[in-house]
Amino acid sequence: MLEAKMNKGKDGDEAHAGEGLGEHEAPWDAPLADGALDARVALPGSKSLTGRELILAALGDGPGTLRAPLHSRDSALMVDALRALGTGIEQVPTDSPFGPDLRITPADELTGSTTIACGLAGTVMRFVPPVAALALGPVAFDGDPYARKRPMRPVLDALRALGADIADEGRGALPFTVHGTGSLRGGRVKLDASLSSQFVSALLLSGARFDEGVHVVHTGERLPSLPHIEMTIETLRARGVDVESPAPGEWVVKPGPIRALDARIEPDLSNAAPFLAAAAAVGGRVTVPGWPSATTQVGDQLRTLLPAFGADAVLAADGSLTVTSGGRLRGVRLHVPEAGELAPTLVGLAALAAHGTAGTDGEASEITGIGHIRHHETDRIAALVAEVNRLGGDAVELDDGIAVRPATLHGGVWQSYADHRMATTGALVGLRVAGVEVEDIGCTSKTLPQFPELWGRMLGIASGSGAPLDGPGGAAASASNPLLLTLPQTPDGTSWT
Ligand SMILES: O=C(O)C1=C[C@@H](OP(=O)(O)O)[C@@H](O)[C@H](O)C1
Ligand SMILES: C=C(OP(=O)(O)O)C(=O)O
Repeated sequence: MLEAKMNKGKDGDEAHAGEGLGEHEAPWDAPLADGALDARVALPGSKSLTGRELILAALGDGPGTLRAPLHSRDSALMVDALRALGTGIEQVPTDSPFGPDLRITPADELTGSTTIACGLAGTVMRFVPPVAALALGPVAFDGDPYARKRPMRPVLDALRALGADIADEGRGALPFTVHGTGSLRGGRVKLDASLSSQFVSALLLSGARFDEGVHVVHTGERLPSLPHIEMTIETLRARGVDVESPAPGEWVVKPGPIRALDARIEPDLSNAAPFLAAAAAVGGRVTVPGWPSATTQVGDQLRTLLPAFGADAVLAADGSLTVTSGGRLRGVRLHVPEAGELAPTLVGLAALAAHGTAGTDGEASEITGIGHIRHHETDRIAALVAEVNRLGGDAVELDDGIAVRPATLHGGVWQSYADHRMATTGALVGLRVAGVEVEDIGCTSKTLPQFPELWGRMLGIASGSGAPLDGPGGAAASASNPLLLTLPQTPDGTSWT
């Protein structure tokens, strides 16, 4: 099972491009937009919320339900991981086009003596080891070839300092084995989270189940993706956990029960990014329904980030976010340490702004504060620069960001590096540049298996029933839309959950 879910690519930086799940498939022809957009695109649940609620439900004090969870490769890996540790997770059928709800029954005692496949999911490789420390017996973790390059040392060392026994042969990365003893002392621990906020979230999520709780002190100079830590705190508080931040970069979780809950998952606002950006790039309007009025999701910042490029964003009283634009993109100077997850989309828009849109000259952009995205699914700074330049662009790597100077783009094969957000950025660029082909569009299954279908329907060109995108409830809520009712297969042919 562990083997079956691994990507089969080679393990090397250069070889990383093209090693995704669909490495042997022909590249996907990115559709060119042939006019202003007018689309309504409903999206499935948030990856980050689904992952957190699964962990907290597994550690909860009774059975609970996740409504409208994400079903994707990352969420399936999280479900498999928690099941391997003894958690009961059952599907509850609904009429949602995005898949069933989940009923979670915590294990009486978490059990080890198992293996966990992390795929390329940061949330699985960081959030599950503290849970494994609470299980009885060894738990071996591994992942895709590139996952072995993603940093783990701060969270492994912190767990050791809190009492865990972890064997990683000094790698500070996958593969490693957590020798769980059924409990963890916990207490105060220093940790440098400048490479990923997930190190902090990992300890906070399980911290209430440690004997002494957990007190995390961040020691690095910068702390990226703060909204994701706020999300962790909010999901803990919703389950009655006592969590405080007594000072910036410091968090205390008191030991105690994690309350079982019926949790409803918000749509994934970061996955909304390429769709809303499409309206900015092409012109016209794209609406995403179900936008929460208050949220910790960083995707909510699209409401201010897309206007920087010249688009308008309006959140209506009915909870739908509409982005409209005349199709002219302005160059931007954005410093977005909180929003690294949105950076690929922003760089895609910057590349189109530099290409020149709506008959105007190209404009330069600089997007900074995102050095940590070198440690995401791939080195996103290097990958974005390489792919923009492959199409004739003029992008350069900065220490903590990317500058894009005016240059006319042309078609070519956009490499995805097994990175869902690289793939969706290639699709975005392809809306305005003829002849862009995206290698391994299938890697979008990491968080949005329906991406190609939803993208096609946004443009009014997908096969299927032809249900109107702006019909009641949006495309994804249309019962006559068979595309969206069928989740693609996982790499090993099992169901996503
Ligand atoms: O906690 C989470 O769910 C996430 C935190 C962020 O990670 P980094 O802090 O590594 O950027 C984000 O980019 C990632 O997509 C999801
Ligand atoms: C960085 C990301 O994912 P992960 O959870 O694997 O870190 C992402 O989805 O942009």
